This record gives sequence, structure tokens and C-alpha cells, in this order.
Amino acid sequence: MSGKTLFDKVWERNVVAEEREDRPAILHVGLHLIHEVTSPQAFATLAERKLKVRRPDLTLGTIDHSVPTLPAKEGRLAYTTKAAEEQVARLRWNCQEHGIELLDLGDPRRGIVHMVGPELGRTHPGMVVVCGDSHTSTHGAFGALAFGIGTTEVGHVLATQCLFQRKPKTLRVQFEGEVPADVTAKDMALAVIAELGMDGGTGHVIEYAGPAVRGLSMEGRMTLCNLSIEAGARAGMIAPDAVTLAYLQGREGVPADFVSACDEWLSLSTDEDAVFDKEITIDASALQPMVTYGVSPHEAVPASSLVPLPGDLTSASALDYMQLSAGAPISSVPVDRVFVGSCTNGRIEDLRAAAAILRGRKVADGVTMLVVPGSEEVKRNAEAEGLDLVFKEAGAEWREPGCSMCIAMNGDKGEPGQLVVSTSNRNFRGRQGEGVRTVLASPATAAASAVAGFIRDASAIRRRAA
Ligand SMILES: CC(C)[C@H](C(=O)O)[C@@H](O)C(=O)O
Ligand code: SF4
Repeated sequence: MSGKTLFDKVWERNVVAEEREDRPAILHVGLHLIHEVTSPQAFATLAERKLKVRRPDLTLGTIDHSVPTLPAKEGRLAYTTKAAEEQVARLRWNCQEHGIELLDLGDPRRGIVHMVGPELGRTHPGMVVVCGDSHTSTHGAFGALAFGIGTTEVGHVLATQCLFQRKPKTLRVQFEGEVPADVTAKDMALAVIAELGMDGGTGHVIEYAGPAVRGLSMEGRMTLCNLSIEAGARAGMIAPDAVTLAYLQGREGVPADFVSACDEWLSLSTDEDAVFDKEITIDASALQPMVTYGVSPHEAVPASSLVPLPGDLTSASALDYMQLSAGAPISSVPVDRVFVGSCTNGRIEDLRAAAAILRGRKVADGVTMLVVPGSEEVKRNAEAEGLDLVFKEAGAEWREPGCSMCIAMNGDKGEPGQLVVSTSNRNFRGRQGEGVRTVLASPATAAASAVAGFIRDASAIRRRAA
């Protein structure tokens, strides 16, 4: 018999009942994260059926999607819609009713749902983490099996702390060699999605492996796992190692017996003779800073290249929407707005990378830039380092934590026709406002584009300065 993958090991730890012909396997959920958008209906179902929340202690709520990122005026936040304000009030009420801890507005631990689990040490290697949110894959960076679930399933998990689940297939993405200096986790992720295509990961859990992955910080690993879903994958995972343990040590929610937990967590790695359902290899040393040019994250190319011709991967209508001409240099595309933030790239390292480019430089005339920390912790740390001042001096806006322009349901959005270079994860038509054209990129590329007024990677800005 061949060895086991990281995924196999985590699956086995959490299976309560194996799959049968008449039903999927049943998994135990170690952490259930909830936010204001996808939880109200689930709680309503619970109320209808007079059910209690089974494990409030394994459930954690936060407020992120609908909350404005402008500071409150006279104690009042400028909610975009009444519905948004009601969603927040509803979550508050539901959490109180069921004894669930909520990171409410004003809580110094609040943040985007995929930021707070790791920051509070509630996301652990080897556990199942779920949330009614597709980018739950982020938590796989810790060697957890983490995936998004639908609203009905949110109800199931609230009521039972368990979930029906068919066993997914496994896919290993092996990065060979080291990445060049200017290439970040976001670029690695966009390269993977470009390689796999929009649905190349469908039905699979991806394990990211190789020295370039080991060399990433936890922040970088979270960025990489976050985007797994954009290749259609169920989840992304990285085996825990010393970097994982160092990140978790001393955080609020880690097990009391941290040292023995670490021993156990370190056993969660893929055996040498394990067999994956699918494997791809990526030459990390050949990677470059990437940007998207279409309306799906897989439509990505190096920032220094040309807009590709419509073909198998890109439709002419995508280029039409983006108002881009095939064959034109990407660097000739003018930028209207830049957004740095989101659960993909709203962490301290991301803000440092953007600040490193902006320090002593200005956002180009006619370009607006918004920098939104992913959580209160990130905001505090960034301000302690003076990064907020760097952004403000460069002419960018510094905001309160939230999903912000990643989803444009909170007042932060672009104007019709504007081109936004964004560090988020989705460039779908209208995602950042009606008619907005989104170009996904790393924080360094986003900042370099803000300075240049055209799409640029960081090396182009440094060359200009030299
Ligand atoms: C609102 C929520 C359902 C949604 C998701 O599931 O991903 C959002 O977070 C997003 O990024 O589009
Ligand atoms: S930051 Fe964006 S991707 Fe992440 S949870 Fe919020 S809306 Fe979804």
C-alpha cells in the first residue's frame, strides 16, 4: 500500500463516519467561521426548527463584508444600504442569542473572516475549518482542511458541528527551484491558476509543495491557498513546519499544551511514496510578476508581456469588456484606481511591500489609491511601523479594516469604465462596481502601477529610479 498525502491524514483525523453508498462521509468541524452575509438564513432555519447551536465554542463570528471602511462620523457608520446595516445587526443578535463569540465593530481583534482565524490562533493544523465563504481555502496554509460551504450547510454545521462531504481528489502543485526576487506568493498563485485554468482544480484539494513554498512566510502561504478556489479547487493545503508553529506560538486560541500539539502537527506531511490523483510541476525560477488581463483570474500573464490574442483561454468578449487590444504591451494600459487589501493581500507583509514602493514616491496624477488593512491587528501593526504615513504621504487613502473594494458591497467601489489594479482575488465583470475593469496583481505591482499611472511591476519602478 502506498503512503498517505497530507490531505489523507487530515481527512482521517476528522472523519466521524465513512462514506457509504447512500450518503457522503461525515466530517467533524473544528472551527466554523461566520460572517454577516451568509449566516442570516442559516440561523433562520435553526429558529424555524427550534434547534440550538451545537458548539458555540467552536464557532466564531466577525463583521467584514458590508461594513464601510470610512471611520464613523458622530458614532454612525455610513452603511451603503439599510440591508447591509440590518445584516450586521442580525449577526450581532444571532451570536448573542446562541452564545457565539462575535468580533464586533470596535473589537481590537475584528477583521476579514479569513484573517481572524489565523490571527487569533483558532485555525490549527489538521483540523477542518469551514465557513459560508469561498475563500475559506486560505486556512489550508496551516495544514488544515478548509473550504467554503453553502448557506444550507452553514445551518447543518451550526446544528450538528458536522458536515456531509464526498471525498475530493488530490492534486499536487510542485514548485521546482527558487523564485526570483520580485516574485511574490500572489504571482505564484496567478501562475498556478493560469496553468490549471478556471476549472483545472475542480473536485480536487491542492497541496502546494517545493522549496519555493517552504520559503514563504505564513502570510504568503495564506495568499497562495486563498486563490486555490479560483482554479476551481475545493481547498489548498501546505504541510505545517517550523514557520507554521512560529506563527501560531503565543496566539490566543492555540492549545494549552502547545508543545505536544506541535509534535502531532509536524506529523502531518505527505509520505514520500504517497500517490496523488493529479500532479503538476511549475518552474519557480522562471516566474515573473503576474497580472490579469481578462475577467477571470486564470486570464493572467507577466506584467512585462503583451495582451494575449483571444484563444482557448480568453474570449474576445473578455478583452472587449477590459477595453484591451490583443498584442498591446500590458505596460501601456493606463490605471485609474488602485486597491491594496482583502483576505488575499491585506496582511502586514502585503502592506510593507506596497509601502516599500510608495516610500518617497507619489501616486500618479489622476490615480486614486485605497489601502485597507485586512484586520484591526494588521492596522495596529502597520501604524506602529508608520506605514499609514507612507501611504498618506504618497497620496493614498488609509482606511478601517474590511472587505472593502474586493466586493464593493460596502460603499468602496470604482466608477463605470475605470481600470482598477487590485490585490484581491476576483476580476469578474462588475465585481468592483458596475462596468469596472479589474486587474489582479500583487501589492508590489499594485503600488508600482499607482506610481506609474500605468500597469507596471516593481522592477520597472526601481529601474526608473536608478
Ligand atoms: C459573500 C460571500 C458569499 C462571497 C464568497 O463566498 O466568496 C465573498 O466573500 C466573495 O469573495 O465573493
Ligand atoms: S475580502 Fe473579498 S474574497 Fe475575502 S472574504 Fe471579503 S469579499 Fe470575500
